[in-house]
Amino acid sequence: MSRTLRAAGLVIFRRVSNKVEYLLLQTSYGEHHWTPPKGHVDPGESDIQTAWRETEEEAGLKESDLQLQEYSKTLHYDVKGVPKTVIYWLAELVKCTPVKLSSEHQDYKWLTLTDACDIVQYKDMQELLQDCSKFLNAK
Ligand SMILES: Nc1ncnc2c1ncn2[C@@H]1O[C@H](COP(=O)(O)OP(=O)(O)OP(=O)(O)OP(=O)(O)OC[C@H]2O[C@@H](n3cnc4c(N)ncnc43)[C@H](O)[C@@H]2O)[C@@H](O)[C@H]1O
Repeated sequence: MSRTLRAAGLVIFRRVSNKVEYLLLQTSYGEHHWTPPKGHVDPGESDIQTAWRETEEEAGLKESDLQLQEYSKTLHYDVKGVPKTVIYWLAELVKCTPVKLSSEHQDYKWLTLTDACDIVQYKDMQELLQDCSKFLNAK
C-alpha cells in the first residue's frame, strides 16, 4: 500500500510600518531548515485544525491572534522516498502576541519577502512566499 505524509500549516505575516514580514521557524533537528509553522495531520483532524494546532504548539500563536486570508496552496515533495503533501493557508498576525517556540525549533525570524526567500532553501517554498506576496499586493 502506498503511503503519503500529510501536513498542514500557516504562512503567517505581519505588517510593520507598511512592510510585510513573514514568520519562519528553524528546526532544532535535522538540517535546521526554515519553514512556516506546520506539522502532521493527526487522525480525525481536518487540515485547517492541524494548521491552527501546530501554529499554537510551535509558535504560541492562537487562532484569535490571527486573521485567515482567502489564500491557500499545497506543496508536494518527497521525504526519504515517501511523498509528502503540505497545505498552507495565509494568515495575518493582528495582535502583538510574541512568538513562543517549542523544543522542535531553535530560532525564528520575521523577514521581508526577499530575506525570507533567501533563508528557505526550497524553490517551492520560495514560490509559495512569492505567491502570498502577489495575493497581498492584489488585495
Ligand atoms: N531529522 C530529524 N531528527 C530528529 N527528529 C526529527 C527529524 N525529522 C523530524 N523529526 C521529528 O519529527 C517531528 C516533526 O513533526 P511535525 O512537526 O508534526 O511535522 P513536520 O513539521 O511536517 O516535520 P518535519 O520537520 O520532519 O517536516 P519537513 O517537511 O519540514 O521536513 C522533512 C524533510 O523534508 C525537507 N523539506 C522541507 N521542506 C521541503 C520542500 N519544500 N521541498 C523539499 N524538501 C523539503 C526537509 O529538509 C527535511 O529533510 C518533530 O517533533 C521532530 O522531533
